Amino acid sequence: MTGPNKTENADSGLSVRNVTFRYGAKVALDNLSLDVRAGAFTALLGPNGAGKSTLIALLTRLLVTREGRIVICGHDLARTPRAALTRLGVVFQQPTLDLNLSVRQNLAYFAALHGLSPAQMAPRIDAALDRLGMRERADEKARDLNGGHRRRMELARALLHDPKVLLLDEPTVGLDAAARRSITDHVHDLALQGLCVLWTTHLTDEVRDEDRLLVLHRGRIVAAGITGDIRQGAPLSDWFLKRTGGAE
Ligand SMILES: Nc1ncnc2c1ncn2[C@@H]1O[C@H](COP(=O)(O)OP(=O)(O)OP(=O)(O)O)[C@@H](O)[C@H]1O
Repeated sequence: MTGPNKTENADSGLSVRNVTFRYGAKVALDNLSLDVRAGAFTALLGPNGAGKSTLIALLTRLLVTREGRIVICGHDLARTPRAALTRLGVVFQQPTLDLNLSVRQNLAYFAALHGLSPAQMAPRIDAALDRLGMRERADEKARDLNGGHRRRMELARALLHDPKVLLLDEPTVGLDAAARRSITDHVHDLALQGLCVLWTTHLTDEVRDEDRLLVLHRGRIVAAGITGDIRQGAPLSDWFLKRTGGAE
């Protein structure tokens, strides 16, 4: 699925080619190539320090590099950043909500940033809240929501502008088991509905056998394919520990 030379998903997914990124002398991503398809849940699994957040930062242009190429839905991120970035929805590792605003106000603020008028945003906000089972919480302040509902709200917000590619950087950090399960299920459903999903994690229990799996270790992809095929009958956690040593 993720052979570095395949370009079949160029217009609907995400393609990374030969990307290298350094923090000073430290190489965080080393000639990285990968593809993420539409209609699939792709897990980017890597231990702490593997380079997951660095990749998300490059995909969202928080960081830039001259080495390599990133294409989002057929748009080159370096040459046509605006066209590329409007197709992205992002849930960052650190929560970015205004806790003093209601759920609906948080979403409206973000919709306005995307240029939606009040008339356009109202139905989209309702649809996004419905999709995440959050409609009845719309007028509560973000501060009063538990961690799981705050994350759901961030997910609803990331979907407001109808992105084609959804990036989630370790989105379950700090959540209890039930909330983790719920958000993982929701995002799998979104992939089934046609979205291109890239989910980064270091937790093997968030990855399902039918998911596409990219294993990142020390800035390189060390395995890529369907999870069930990769683990070959062994528990994924055992396979992963053996392959990566469980640490950087
Ligand atoms: N600002 C920085 N300056 C120097 N080195 C950095 C910086 N940020 C990250 N690194 C290093 O780059 C490598 C990749 O880090 P990155 O945060 O992308 O990994 P990660 O897979 O997201 O890890 P985690 O799961 O801990 O968030 C690590 O070796 C890290 O120590």
